Amino acid sequence: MTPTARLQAAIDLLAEVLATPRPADAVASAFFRARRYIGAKDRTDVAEKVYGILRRWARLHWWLNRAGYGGEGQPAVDARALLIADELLTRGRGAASVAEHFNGGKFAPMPLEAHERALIQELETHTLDHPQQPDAVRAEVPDWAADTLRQALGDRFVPEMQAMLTAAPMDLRVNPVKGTREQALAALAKAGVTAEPTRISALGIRVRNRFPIATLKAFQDGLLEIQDEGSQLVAFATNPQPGQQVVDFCAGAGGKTLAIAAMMANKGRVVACDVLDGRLKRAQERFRRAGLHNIETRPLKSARDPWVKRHKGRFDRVVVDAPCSGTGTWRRNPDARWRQLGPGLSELLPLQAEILDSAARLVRPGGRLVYATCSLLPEENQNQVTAFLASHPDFTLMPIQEAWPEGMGTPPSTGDMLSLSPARHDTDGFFAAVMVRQEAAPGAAEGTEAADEAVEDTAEA
Ligand SMILES: C[S@@+](CC[C@H](N)C(=O)[O-])C[C@H]1O[C@@H](n2cnc3c(N)ncnc32)[C@H](O)[C@@H]1O
Repeated sequence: MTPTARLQAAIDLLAEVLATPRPADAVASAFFRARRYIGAKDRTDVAEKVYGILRRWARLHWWLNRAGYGGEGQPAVDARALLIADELLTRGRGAASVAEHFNGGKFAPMPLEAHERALIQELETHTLDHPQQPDAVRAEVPDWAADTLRQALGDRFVPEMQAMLTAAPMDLRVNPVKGTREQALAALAKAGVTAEPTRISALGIRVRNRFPIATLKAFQDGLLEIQDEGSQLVAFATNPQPGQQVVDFCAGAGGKTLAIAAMMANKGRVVACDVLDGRLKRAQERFRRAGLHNIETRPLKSARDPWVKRHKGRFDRVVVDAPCSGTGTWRRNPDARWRQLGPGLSELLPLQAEILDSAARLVRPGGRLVYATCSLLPEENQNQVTAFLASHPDFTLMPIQEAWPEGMGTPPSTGDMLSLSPARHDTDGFFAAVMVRQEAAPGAAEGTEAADEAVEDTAEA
């Protein structure tokens, strides 16, 4: 592809991302699947242009607004305007070079309109960052999350948000049912993949060069899974034992279920639940590939599905990897901060509390409840745990160091709860807290159960 054709392909892809209410990575996969003629190098270049723009979104919009775009009666901030601004402000292209590509030729962008020519003149001598940009713009944080993140992170606000702007690494987890990390590293080296052990996870591998991992035999044979190091550590916090009964209440496509079932060495039972049956079906394929036979799937109608009531107090471990704002995954999904594709905080906070409250009933006395999110927001994390503990006196917080499995290294020191972030741990942002259900006195247990039944009967009515 010529540079001009790549530019047009990037405009097409970005326009499709802007017009489609789906995550950018799903739109990009479909885009390239429908254009198999675009070779690997061109695909990388086009995707990098578009992802770069998603990472520089607030600053590019700041410049475009200043140049008279996006207001009432003004030209819209569309894919062409964003590409033009990015070429000039970030990639240091001169006005003449940018204008040259917009020539209306075969596979080239249409010729520039008058307002686009004016935009090029206006931006020509500038670069992306400007001292007048507010810090939320400089740090690429949307208004809805800026205040709470600033408050929660204090001095770390800008460095954490800047770390969120870097591209996420590709992490793999070794499946101990199939082999060791040494064997996996050797298989990767043989295939020409540059990789090294992760810093914290004892089962993790960080890949340093771009590689289609799914084409590797070690992946197809189930020795390797793609999983961020932070997500691996959340699974470790569960510390499941072989032979135990475990529920992964929000299993989704099974990322943590796989790690948990493998830590149990295929012994015992893991029930993977979710309200989205399609996700569980996709997870089943992964379970098969990993050679795990100790997992069953259980679609739920809602958090208060009658299955929960029927299985009260039966499980050693219950994991609630709750639906959340996903603020911890912004470096992996840079568009997520700007395009609210799922429910907002006003819906998520009560849903998280409800899921936690309902799933807690499954925990046996002496068993553990693990609450996790991929969020950096205290409302979704520490505050949910504090509120839960206040209304469930039969549960107490177990310090993460105490909950950690032997032989799996030590958890990063972030207090009693696990709180991972890109700037401090070079993982995605993850949170996990472990709570233990006390071996309650019979009278107290009856009281709690009666209260549970009352809540449940009201919810089911
Ligand atoms: C953060 S994702 C889970 C990711 C998954 N554990 C992993 O490691 O790959 C949250 C999941 O919660 C599910 N969910 C949403 N509402 C739920 C509910 N009321 N009960 C159970 N699961 C729910 C969503 O469908 C979604 O798959």
